[in-house]
Amino acid sequence: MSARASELPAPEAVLAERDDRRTPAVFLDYDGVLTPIVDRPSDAVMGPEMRRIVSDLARRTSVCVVSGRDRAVVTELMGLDDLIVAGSHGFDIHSPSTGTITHDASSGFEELVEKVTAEVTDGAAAIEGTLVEPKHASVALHYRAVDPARHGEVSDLVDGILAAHPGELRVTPGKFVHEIQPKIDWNKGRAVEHLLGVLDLRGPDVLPVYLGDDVTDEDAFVAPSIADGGLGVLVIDPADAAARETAASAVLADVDAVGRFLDGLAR
Ligand SMILES: O=P(O)(O)OC[C@H]1O[C@H](O[C@H]2O[C@H](CO)[C@@H](O)[C@H](O)[C@H]2O)[C@H](O)[C@@H](O)[C@@H]1O
Repeated sequence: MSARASELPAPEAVLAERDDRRTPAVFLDYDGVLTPIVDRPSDAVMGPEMRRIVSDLARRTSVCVVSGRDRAVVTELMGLDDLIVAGSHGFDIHSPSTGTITHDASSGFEELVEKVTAEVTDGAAAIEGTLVEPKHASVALHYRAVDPARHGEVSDLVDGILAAHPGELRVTPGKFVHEIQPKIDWNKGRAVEHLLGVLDLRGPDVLPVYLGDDVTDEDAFVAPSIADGGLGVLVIDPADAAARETAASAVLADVDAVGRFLDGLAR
């Protein structure tokens, strides 16, 4: 079910209203949730206070990070290496205690991603301000620093690459980024459902919670465990909330509000 973000309550209010005493299993998106959005992806380093909050929460309950970033990159930006991380939009899942967590879409796309990454890199070289971010299972073409008059060229490049690989790729829009991925039935929502099963977190005493800010996070908000009895939390600037339809059931305004919410969870 979809709602206007500006009409959604805070997650603390949702849990109080439900009188929900279940133990949360927490799934966290990274950019825009654990760190504010910044101009350069490499500058989005998690701050010490959020690091403390996430570490403390992980001592109290299950915490997994589900990011569009490459797994190694998000792990380094967090400065935490003891969390389960599903990188590359949930394709690449790793647990510090058990190693790689495989799933239906774990492999088979490497050659395609390598080829497409090279094509994106070649094409982007002609458009000033673009930034190509290669990942394990996708490639991100950032255009935040591109002159708006040239945004059409960026879209044309993406369309051309899609046309050169009929039926093989999909593109997900993000915040000044085109995420080009293999067209496989896998996403952040599938990753959340998979992790709940693998980690034995299904049951009447568990409250699955997902926090995210971007378009790709909507796949997690509609995942059955989050949408039906769980809690999906959209992080969005109140100034943008009236224009955003979402499947989340609660909202937080920014990274500081995320910190306060996580700090109060599972106590
Ligand atoms: O799923 P996430 O962990 O939220 O990652 C989504 C994408 O985040 C990054 O890009 C976005 O954040 C950057 C830093 O704030 C910003 O400069 C960029 O414009 C945003 O699109 C990351 O670089 C991507 O790989 C992620 O897919």
